[in-house]
This record gives sequence, structure tokens and C-alpha cells, in this order.
Amino acid sequence: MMIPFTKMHGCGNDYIYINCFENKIENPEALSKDISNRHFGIGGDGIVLICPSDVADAKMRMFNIDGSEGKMCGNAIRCVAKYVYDNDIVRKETLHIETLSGLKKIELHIENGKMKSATVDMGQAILEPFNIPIVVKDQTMQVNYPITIEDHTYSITPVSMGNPHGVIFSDDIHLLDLPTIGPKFEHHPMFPEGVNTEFIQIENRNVIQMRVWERGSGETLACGTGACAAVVASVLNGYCDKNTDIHVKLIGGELIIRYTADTVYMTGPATTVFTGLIDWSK
Ligand SMILES: N[C@H](CCC[C@H](N)C(=O)O)C(=O)O
Repeated sequence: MMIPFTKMHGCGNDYIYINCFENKIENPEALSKDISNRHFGIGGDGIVLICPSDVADAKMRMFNIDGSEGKMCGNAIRCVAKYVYDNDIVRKETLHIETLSGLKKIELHIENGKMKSATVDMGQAILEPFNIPIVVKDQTMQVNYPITIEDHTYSITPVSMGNPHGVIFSDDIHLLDLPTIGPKFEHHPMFPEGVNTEFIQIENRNVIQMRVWERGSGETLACGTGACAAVVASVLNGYCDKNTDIHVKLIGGELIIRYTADTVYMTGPATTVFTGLIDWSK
């Protein structure tokens, strides 16, 4: 079957977007595994289905490279907003998008009739161990919990932004061997549903640097939910402040995160790269 797709990215976190207002995808898990491959497929960090919703302007489903479904994706939700706006599916500057972790409200920033960037109300950070989920004895919030990987004990701050994250602070994140240590965090028994791991270097109270190892996709150039989790963990650790714009410098770009009493706001760009047609059946 011929499947039309659009390649888009947010800060270099690239997915293959499929318009499911017009196309029906029977087996998104297998499709994601095949076409995300950078040598034998289109190439991407996974696929995102843009679907009709009964309760919002659109519904998003995202699948990692390994075919697993993620409950939320910060970079993808901005691209979904851009897709529905730029393609005249929903021409509104405030959108609601349904995800597996609930409805999210998005304010679009428009230039010359196209969406350039957006601010997403990402919802509250979840810190209770049972809801992240993490396996620990004490069911209260955990900050800098010890976790041993390859004979080295790290301090991890677990945060859910609708999907599980673990945040680690380091003096030089560029020296870390993520392909070796990343999978060990991802599959550690402390995280029964796996984890996206963020490695953070503090520049100052308003600027942090981040690398990420994503559950199901490996190292990506950016992670929106991860940047939110990183700022929440930085506030919990006393490195940054609430109600302040924190610039998160990722390998592929920059996101601005604001952690307030009620929610976490994420502002960042969304870019369309190309459209195409792929012949795929399974
Ligand atoms: N890159 C995404 C997150 C994908 C999360 C996915 N890897 C999972 O939770 O399984 C973001 O911008 O928020």
C-alpha cells in the first residue's frame, strides 16, 4: 500500500508523520520499525499518527523505533499542531490535542500564515513513585536516588511528564558514552516500564545543557518531555527556579521550559522537512 508521509522535526527529534484523517494504518508498530530505519527506510526517531479525535482538535499516537508506543512526546505534539494548522485541517491558533497521557493545550505562534513555534501546556509533573512508575521502598518523591550502572553509582531524579524520565546531573555530559550506559538505565529493574534518561549539565540558573537516551529509540537530538523533566529535577535540586524561563540547550536546538505551581510550559520550534510516498505492506 502507498502511504503518504511528512518528515518533520522539533529540535532535530525527527519523526515520520502520517495523516490518519485520510489514511488508515493497521500495524503502526511494524511500520515504525521498518520505515524509521535510517539505512533501509525513510529514517527517523519513530512515527507519529495524526488522527481525528472525539474530544479534541486532533489525536496523536507516537511509536518509537522499536515499535513501542510512547504515551506523550513534546517535540511531536508541536509538529502535530503545525501539521493540522499549515494543512488547513484545523486552522485555529489555540489547539487541543489528545494524547495517551491526556489532553494538551497548545498556543501556536504564526508567521506568514504558517506555524513557526508553539507553547504547550504539558500538564503537571508526576513525582509519586507509583505513578512514574519506579520500584522503590518509600512511596514519597525521590530526589537523587542511587542507581548503579556498570560499577558506577549515579544519583537519579525520577519524573513523569506523562512518560517516565530519570534525570542525572553531570559535570561534562559530552564525555558520557550514552550508547553503552543508556540501555542499562532504560532496562534497569527500577523502571518497570523503561525510562527516558536525561543527562544534564548546569550552565547557570537559567541555562542547562542536555543529552538524552530515549526509551525505544536510543540517543535523539532532543526530547521535549525530557527537557520538562530536566527542569523539574533542576528545580528540585536547587539549581534553577520555578516561574522562570529556563533555556534547555539540546544537541539539535533549544527549548524554553517554565515550571509553575500548576503545570509545565514548553516553548519550541517545529519544522517540516519533506513529504513523500512509501510503498509498504505487512
Ligand atoms: N522525544 C519525545 C519523547 C518520546 C518518548 C518515548 N521515547 C517514550 O516515552 O517511550 C519528546 O520530545 O518528548
